Amino acid sequence: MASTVDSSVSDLFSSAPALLSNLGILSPDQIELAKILIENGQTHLFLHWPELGVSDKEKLSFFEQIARLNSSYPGGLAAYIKTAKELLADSKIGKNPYDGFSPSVPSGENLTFGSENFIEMEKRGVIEAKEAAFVLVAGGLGERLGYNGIKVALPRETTTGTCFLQHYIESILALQEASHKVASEGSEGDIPFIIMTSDDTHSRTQKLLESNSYFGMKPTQVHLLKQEKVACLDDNDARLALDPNNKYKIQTKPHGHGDVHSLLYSSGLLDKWLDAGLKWVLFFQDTNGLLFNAIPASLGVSATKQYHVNSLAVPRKAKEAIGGITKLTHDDGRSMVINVEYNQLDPLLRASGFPDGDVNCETGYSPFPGNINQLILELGPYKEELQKTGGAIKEFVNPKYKDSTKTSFKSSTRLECMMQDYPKTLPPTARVGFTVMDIWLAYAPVKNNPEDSAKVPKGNPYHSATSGEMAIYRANSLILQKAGVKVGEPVKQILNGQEVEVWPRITWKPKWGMIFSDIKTKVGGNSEVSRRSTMAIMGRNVFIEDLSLDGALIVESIDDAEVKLGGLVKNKGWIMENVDYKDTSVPEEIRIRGFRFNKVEQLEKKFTQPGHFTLED
Ligand SMILES: O=c1ccn([C@@H]2O[C@H](COP(=O)(O)OP(=O)(O)O[C@H]3OC[C@@H](O)[C@H](O)[C@H]3O)[C@@H](O)[C@H]2O)c(=O)[nH]1
Ligand SMILES: [Mg+2]
Repeated sequence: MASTVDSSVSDLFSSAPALLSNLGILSPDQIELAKILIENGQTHLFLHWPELGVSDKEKLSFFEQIARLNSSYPGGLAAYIKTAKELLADSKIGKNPYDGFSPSVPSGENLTFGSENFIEMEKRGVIEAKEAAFVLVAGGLGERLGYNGIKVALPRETTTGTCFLQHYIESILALQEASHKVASEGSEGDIPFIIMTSDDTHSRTQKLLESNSYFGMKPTQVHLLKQEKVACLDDNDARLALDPNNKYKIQTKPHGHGDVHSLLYSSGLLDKWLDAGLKWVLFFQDTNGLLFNAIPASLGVSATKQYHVNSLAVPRKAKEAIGGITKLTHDDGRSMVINVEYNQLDPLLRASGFPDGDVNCETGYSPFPGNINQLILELGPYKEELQKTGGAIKEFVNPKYKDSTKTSFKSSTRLECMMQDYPKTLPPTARVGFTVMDIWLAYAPVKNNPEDSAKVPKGNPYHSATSGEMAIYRANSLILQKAGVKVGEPVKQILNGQEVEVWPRITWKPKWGMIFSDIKTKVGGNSEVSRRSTMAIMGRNVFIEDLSLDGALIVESIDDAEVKLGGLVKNKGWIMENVDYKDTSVPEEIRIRGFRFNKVEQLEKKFTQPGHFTLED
């Protein structure tokens, strides 16, 4: 066999005789891949290979995987292994990734819900929205939550049961419509919606969309981009890890949400969007049910301040698992405003003159605003930057060492990257800013399982399915309150071991009210909603006027029906019953919340004909 291969190749492969003896089954492309592996210290992958004719199919499928790993990484496997060696060496000597930089608290835009500035920014944001594209990163497994399905299929709240994905789509559609309405002329384009998936989430995301007619979006408006996993590493020499169950397979793990940039770049979508006159790309994560409360105003801030990068932030509790937005100033004078991830903030602070590390200041919060990973990028400069980098994002490695010699790992590791690290390569002229909003308005992710949530230090947010749903009722209650409705005060309750505020269960469709000034036009007279009430508004032209609600009211209407909700509505309502998360007789998506509704009695109205209606109709 070896005689058909030129001598430089047989020299190169002399360290891997088992490979050499199998060259006959490999195509020229596969031999090239084999060269890359051998040149980059991966001889061990072939040590166990049997002679030609034995397990040949497995050997070929091994190279199919190698080809995929090589083509899905910018610069290929050689680049991956080279970077891995460098980062692992840095990690071994404990090199501080922020060496030479001193952290300080940056200043950004602060928005208070309902203020004049907030209302102006929201209106501006609606105007800009028709030039926006939305990108949802949803490739993560959600290991901390431990839910069996995909996270975007979870109900955002269980009063209507609307899942996160449906809510996101309906919010984008509502913004699109509102934006077209205020547009002076032309520009009736659809807002593109991109979802980054992975092998863990792709088919289930696709199925969720297809079986629900894309929740009202045009299928052509939605694009799924699947990220590939990257090779795992067994040791400090960046030797690729073989799958413990299949020695013809490299073990792989997710590379992180930073992949979204290279995927967008290589998809060709950015050019298409530029040609279509788009200006903004908005990135967001899988389970923040409050996010769209913050989108219009922050987009308004991006436009007014002409930010190339605008990150959304909320006040952060010390040690909370959200990154801190930090100003980093280098000894040589350069500086940047960037997210420092939650596991790195404390060591960075301790190493640079803050001996107490990540602690709250006199406000009761960390002085560093908390990153909610909602990024608004200006498309033009974004595209230019990606053209230089190919979409590659600065990576990191986080091996768990067996002992202090740092010579071996507890389990294989891999390189990772984060989407919020995008600004790290930007020139100093780039306009990078951030916008801080109220937590109650903007951030309530569902990330933690009930058991871990119950252990969260008192006063820190739970980030659980329970707190995520309660936050929606609280936000909607507060918004209606600020619009003039008398809303019953919340009660404290313990659900799945977490103390939460339970507000009236108020929820509405995005098209009912995207921005505060719209919502105010839908609310009039003297209205009140008692603390034990449930109210779901599923229609556009529904007006709350002199309503007194004590019980449950569910209203659904078509756009051409104008419905007035008024008068006294009193019934037994929906009662919240405790459910234990360990009670497997209850569906998982319910029991992780710690409660379910006993729908005892409600007034339920559906208006399916055009016209003017009241609750008596
Ligand atoms: O490989 C991946 C990993 C994650 N993701 C997605 O990225 C999003 C965030 O993932 P995680 O929930 O694991 O992120 P984390 O909670 O660890 O931190 C993230 O959110 C909170 C912020 O303060 C942090 O700065 C940010 O990194 C999810 O929507 C997830 O689906 C991917 O799309 N691909
Ligand atoms: Mg994570």
